[in-house]
Amino acid sequence: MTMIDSDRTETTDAAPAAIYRLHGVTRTYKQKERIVKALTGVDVEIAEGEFVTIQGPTGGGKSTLLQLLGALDRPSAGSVHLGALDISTASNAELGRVRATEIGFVFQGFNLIPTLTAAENVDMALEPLRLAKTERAARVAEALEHVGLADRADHKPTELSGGQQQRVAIARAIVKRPRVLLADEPTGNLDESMRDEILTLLERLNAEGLTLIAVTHDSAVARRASRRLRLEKGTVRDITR
Ligand SMILES: Nc1ncnc2c1ncn2[C@@H]1O[C@H](COP(=O)(O)OP(=O)(O)OP(=O)(O)O)[C@@H](O)[C@H]1O
Repeated sequence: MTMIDSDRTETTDAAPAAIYRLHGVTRTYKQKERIVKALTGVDVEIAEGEFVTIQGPTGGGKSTLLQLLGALDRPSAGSVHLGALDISTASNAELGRVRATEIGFVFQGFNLIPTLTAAENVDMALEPLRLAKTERAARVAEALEHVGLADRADHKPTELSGGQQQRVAIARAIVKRPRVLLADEPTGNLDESMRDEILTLLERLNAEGLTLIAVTHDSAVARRASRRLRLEKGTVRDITR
């Protein structure tokens, strides 16, 4: 079983297509009277199927970059292409559509709704897709099975371990069959054994073709990546060895 929709790959060439192309990306914020440059002239391409980590000191621009990749924000200058879509000029409706269909998000704090079961949490991500009820239920069951939690579908988050909660969050992210999974410190709240469990799952999804981009302070995560980027003072360096 695969959760990844490989039909969406844009070329049939042997070299993987770029999923993201960032050119001259600058993002400034206004802090009272001060202008803060969170990103300055970032040029980077990420190929379909890569596992990329983004490391760097606090305030270096990692969250800002992740928000641009996630179509949650637009750059102040430059372009951010996700496939054919330029996020810098796309309408709010287009950004909403791309977030709902093509981008899965995973966060450090899991961000599950405590009053809902695992299945209901996963189902939330399908809300915007307007699928038939039976298709929706099948997709939720498939996603939970894919992360090894078929037997926990009716459990609330408080009845699950941290690692299991993060697996529910990953099921919620992949149930829409996204092109890319963006993760913000996915192992940040987990002890070592749960961290390994989540890393193994993320690696498996990546091996199935899902592009994976993770902001992390955890060198164990970065060691598993195919490409490592470092963001410092708003500029990106490739530190893959
Ligand atoms: N909404 C905002 N308004 C004003 N300034 C912001 C905003 N978001 C980020 N910044 C500033 O932009 C810079 C980059 O912040 P960003 O959060 O992207 O860094 P980071 O690398 O993710 O840091 P951390 O590791 O602490 O999360 C910082 O100087 C920060 O203060």
